[in-house]
Amino acid sequence: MTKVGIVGSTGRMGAHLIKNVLEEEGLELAGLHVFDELTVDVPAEVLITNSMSELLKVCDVIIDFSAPVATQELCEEALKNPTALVIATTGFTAHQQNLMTEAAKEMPVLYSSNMSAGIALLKQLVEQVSATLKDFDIEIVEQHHRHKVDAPSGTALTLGEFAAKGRGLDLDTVRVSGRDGQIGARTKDEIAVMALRGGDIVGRHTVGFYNDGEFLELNHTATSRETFSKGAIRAAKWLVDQKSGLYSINDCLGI
Ligand SMILES: NC(=O)C1=CN([C@@H]2O[C@H](COP(=O)(O)OP(=O)(O)OC[C@H]3O[C@@H](n4cnc5c(N)ncnc54)[C@H](OP(=O)(O)O)[C@@H]3O)[C@@H](O)[C@H]2O)C=CC1
Ligand SMILES: O=C(O)C1=N[C@H](C(=O)O)C[C@H](O)C1
Repeated sequence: MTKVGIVGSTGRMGAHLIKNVLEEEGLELAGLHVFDELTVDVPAEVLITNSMSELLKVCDVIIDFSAPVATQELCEEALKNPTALVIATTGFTAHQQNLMTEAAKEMPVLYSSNMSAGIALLKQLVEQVSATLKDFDIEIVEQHHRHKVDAPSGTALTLGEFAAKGRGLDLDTVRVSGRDGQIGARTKDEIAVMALRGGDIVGRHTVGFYNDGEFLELNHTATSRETFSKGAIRAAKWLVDQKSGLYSINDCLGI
């Protein structure tokens, strides 16, 4: 049995993960990191703790859907007690991202801003289309529920990175995050990444390629959070058998 710990267990994703881990064959729910208070029932033997180090002691793999500061603490503590980490949180600073890279030198770490199989494939398609339709303008729009705190979504930024990569560009230098007022005409290389928020939208990403006379839009819509929790569980089962390194969901899916 693989012992699983969850960071962010009281969140929207945490609720699905607890249920899905308890249902999954070959996995044992060993511990939950709880920042405040747990409101769902779990078996008595599950460790419930606000200490990352205590959680790490009882787990073979940790799945993290939380907040950047919590993931930072997780990586810092995991460097003292290396454990496989599946990281799904988004909205990291450069420092927090570097910390994840450092952790991956000591343990297997799988980081993906989106745990769905559809987005794993879409990243590759976006890079291919970007490289092939070189004259087309690229624009990215994401839509999420009203509670999401980071923008644009981690997935939209990842898709932007793949789009930029297809053209040999760096997203940080070509990204536009808003347009308002007399801003002038669109420049050739810019890639806008725009965020819309409302209602209960689980996650919707559209990468558009626009030219004179035609346009192509690639869209992915997640209709259930179980897509992400089950994707993360598949990743955890795969990751426990890997050596130290930084992996993505594409490595786990073999695509
Ligand atoms: N990669 C993917 O496929 C996906 C990634 N995500 C990402 O996962 C993250 C969580 O999403 P979601 O569940 O909707 O968010 P929620 O806000 O519902 O949950 C966040 C969780 O993190 C906990 N938390 C917040 N701050 C801290 C802290 N300082 N220390 C410890 N725990 C903390 C919260 O605890 P408390 O309740 O006590 O505040 C809560 O359990 C987001 O970054 C989101 O973008 C979401 C879906 C898919
Ligand atoms: O916060 C969410 O809900 C989601 N976050 C991820 C992101 O920021 O890309 C993935 C998914 O779209 C849902």
